[in-house]
Amino acid sequence: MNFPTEHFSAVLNHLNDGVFIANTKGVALWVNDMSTKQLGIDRTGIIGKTVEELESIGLFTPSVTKIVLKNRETTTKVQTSKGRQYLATGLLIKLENTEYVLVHVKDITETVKASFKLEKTEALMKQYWQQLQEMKFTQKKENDGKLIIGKSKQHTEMFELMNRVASFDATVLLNGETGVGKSMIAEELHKKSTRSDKPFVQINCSAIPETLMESELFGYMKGAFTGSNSKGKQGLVKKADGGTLFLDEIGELPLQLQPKLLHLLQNKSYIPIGGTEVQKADIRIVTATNQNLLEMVKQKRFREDLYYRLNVITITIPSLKDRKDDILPLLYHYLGIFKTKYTRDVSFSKEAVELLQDYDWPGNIRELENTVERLVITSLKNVITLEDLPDKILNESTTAIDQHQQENNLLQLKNQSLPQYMESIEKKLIENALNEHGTTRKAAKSLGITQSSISRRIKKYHLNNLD
Ligand SMILES: Nc1ncnc2c1ncn2[C@@H]1O[C@H](COP(=O)(O)OP(=O)(O)OP(=O)(O)O)[C@@H](O)[C@H]1O
Repeated sequence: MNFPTEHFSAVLNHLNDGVFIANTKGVALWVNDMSTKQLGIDRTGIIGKTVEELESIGLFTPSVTKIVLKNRETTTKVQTSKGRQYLATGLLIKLENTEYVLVHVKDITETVKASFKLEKTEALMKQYWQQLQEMKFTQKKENDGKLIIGKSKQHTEMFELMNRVASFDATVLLNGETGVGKSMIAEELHKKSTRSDKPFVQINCSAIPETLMESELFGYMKGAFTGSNSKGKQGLVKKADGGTLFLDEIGELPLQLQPKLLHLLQNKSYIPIGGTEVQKADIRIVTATNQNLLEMVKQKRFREDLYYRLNVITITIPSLKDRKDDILPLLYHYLGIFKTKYTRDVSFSKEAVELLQDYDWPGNIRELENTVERLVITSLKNVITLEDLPDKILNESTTAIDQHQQENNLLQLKNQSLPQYMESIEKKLIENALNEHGTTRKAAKSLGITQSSISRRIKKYHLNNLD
């Protein structure tokens, strides 16, 4: 039983892929139905045309037939035609001593789209994962109780530097006014370092009497001196082993102790008081100061060699007055904390916020934090208004309070009768114009009234006649 030859073309017309047959001169001889659909043109526009002609009218590019004829080998190319993409495979076939080029064209537009979609989905998943990590990290910080707030350029730059140096074991010196967050950043440096699972030990050099400082830092052996603990005492250097030792207010470290700290930094070792054996110390040292250490070096109040050892990396934490953009987020951050702590439902009035933003905060974030705490506790109503603010903030303010006073003045005027109110406005306008222009003629002109008219009013309101 034979399959009728004439049925072959009908079968090829049922294919979902295009079939394109050309002779060795590149002239199109036969195409199936799908090929006409793919090219968007009927057979009469294809048959008898060379592939160059078809290519030149933009039916496809590049022509696989041309490449097959040139290289005489099977070739596969991605073609584009009418905004869709095709995978075209061309090959030479020989039938009864005549060569033809047969091109099989598969529409891959949807496959490509799907793979793009997959790529996009993968990118999105990556993005979501990162967001999730960030959220987890924020959550962790919140659980730790302290969130580092700041969105200003100055804060961000400082924070980025801190992130960059955190993983290096270098000594870091934190510089900044009191209350800017030096201790907070020191702890963050530790949390982001490779030592994070080891202790973070902090000591404020100004808070410990000079005589006790050495034993606090380095500890002592039993019986080291009269009155000492009979078992001896472990120093903070030992307690910080493997972790970070943060020396706050390093400028206050007694001069006679500075060589011992220098030795510790250089040799990673020390000898406790009354001891004979050298102890190893695997610690990273972070220090902080609000003093000008270089100036102290010049005045011989701080050792120069120690200064350079401590100052390998300096991170300067900007004062709040130099990063005003952080005030608002900090205000609301601490408002939220103290509202919860004292179970008080209070908010800031617009004027109070303006004034708080205007203020210079010499005590920086510590002062802001304390101020918000006091306001939450002491405000009589649910809204913190100008009246609630401390005098030093009210006195320093410029813009917001002036505006508030103007509003108050207006309110006072509103308690007068209409003629009285109009007269006081008239008087004020004339006064301003006289002050600004210096002569009644010019003042009258600026107000759009005659000179005799302004003179009459000057007399009426007992104003100083400048002429
Ligand atoms: N960026 C910040 N976001 C939120 N709170 C902050 C920030 N910086 C500092 N604080 C808070 O301000 C207070 C003072 O910070 P910190 O003690 O770290 O300042 P300091 O510079 O070490 O001060 P000092 O020089 O007096 O030792 C702390 O309660 C701290 O939690």
